[in-house]
Amino acid sequence: MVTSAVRRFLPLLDDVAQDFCRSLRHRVETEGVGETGQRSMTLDPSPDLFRFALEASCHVLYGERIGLFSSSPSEEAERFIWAVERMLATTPPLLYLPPRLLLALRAPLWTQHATAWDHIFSHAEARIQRGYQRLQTVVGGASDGRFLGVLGQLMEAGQLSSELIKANITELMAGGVDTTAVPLQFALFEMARNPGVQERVRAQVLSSWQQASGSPQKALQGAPLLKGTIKETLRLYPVGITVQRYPVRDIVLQNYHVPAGTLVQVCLYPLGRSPEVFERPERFEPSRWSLDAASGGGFRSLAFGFGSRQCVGRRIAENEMQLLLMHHVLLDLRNFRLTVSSTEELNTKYTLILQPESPPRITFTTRSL
Ligand code: HEM
Repeated sequence: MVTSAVRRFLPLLDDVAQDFCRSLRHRVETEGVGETGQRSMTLDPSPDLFRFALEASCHVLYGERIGLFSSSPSEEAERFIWAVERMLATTPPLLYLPPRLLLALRAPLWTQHATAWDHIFSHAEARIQRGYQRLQTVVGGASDGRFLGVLGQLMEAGQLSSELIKANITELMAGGVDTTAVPLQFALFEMARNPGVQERVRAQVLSSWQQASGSPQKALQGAPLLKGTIKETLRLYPVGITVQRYPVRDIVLQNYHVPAGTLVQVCLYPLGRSPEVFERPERFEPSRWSLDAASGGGFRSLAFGFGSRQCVGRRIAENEMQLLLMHHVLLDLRNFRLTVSSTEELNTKYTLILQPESPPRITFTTRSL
């Protein structure tokens, strides 16, 4: 995804990140314990992060907010969140069972999965119809430079049929929710158990923000430790634990002859934790990536894959996660300090994506600067 595209969708992500932080701060201030100005609340942030990722994806893809942070989201928004949750929860077991058998048995798992997808597709369909109407209402049928979301952009370009647009948008929607929500859990946990890192990142973000004249893009550019935090999180907790390829011709890899068509997997989890590749791999150290960039870096960061098949949502995901951390943890006059009661390693499990065995509970404390 090119820089001009990032510039266009960044404000949409920024809106959602700011709203999310406002709503969490309000919750900590009203439901938390402690004195005014230093209220704190301990919670499992995973359901909130899931809603954040869904709201952010919808805003970038459809150019519309769906209102998931409201205290009373619309019935449509609730049904949509149910459908996305069900679709994600029913996918892993279905990967190991033959679809024809499930279909013949009318297995409840299959029915739920299909119902969830039907709902997600009709949600996309409704947005596409609205998108066409919106495009017709703007001058001459063109958006006049305004960004109407990825959907609006695809419709405006007029190169794909509406069926293909629906399929692509829905694929992006499905691929972009828990893939960002879960690393955010890990990132908050690592920041919380590494207060020194948290302070260093915070100091850099504050100074970058002061020079950015309110531009989120400039603020991110001036705070490489934020990007380092995301890279470091994905080094230790890669969402997909392998990247796979089938070579189209015979190749030799480290003296092994690999015939064309053989499944070759790069195992990201052991790669990220190997002392042969990363110095002191057990340490959560975002600054290691600044040094890495200076030395060329090579293929050490492969969480989004590589080449022409690398993750198409990479720039959305990276910016979405950085903006959340920037607003959530680091900015605002009364920002949050994050802590955890135990600094023990998190156990993880792999079900389609790598996630914590049980989500970490994090203490959010508001503080004055
Ligand atoms: C931290 C977040 C994410 C990670 C770590 C991640 C990781 C990956 C990886 C490893 C691949 C395979 C790449 C390869 O084989 O070289 C992939 C593909 C893909 N991702 Fe992501 N992803 C993330 C977020 C997203 C988001 C936000 C979206 C949508 C907006 C998305 C949509 C896709 C799609 C559609 C593909 C298939 C691309 C293709 O086959 O050409 N991903 N992702």
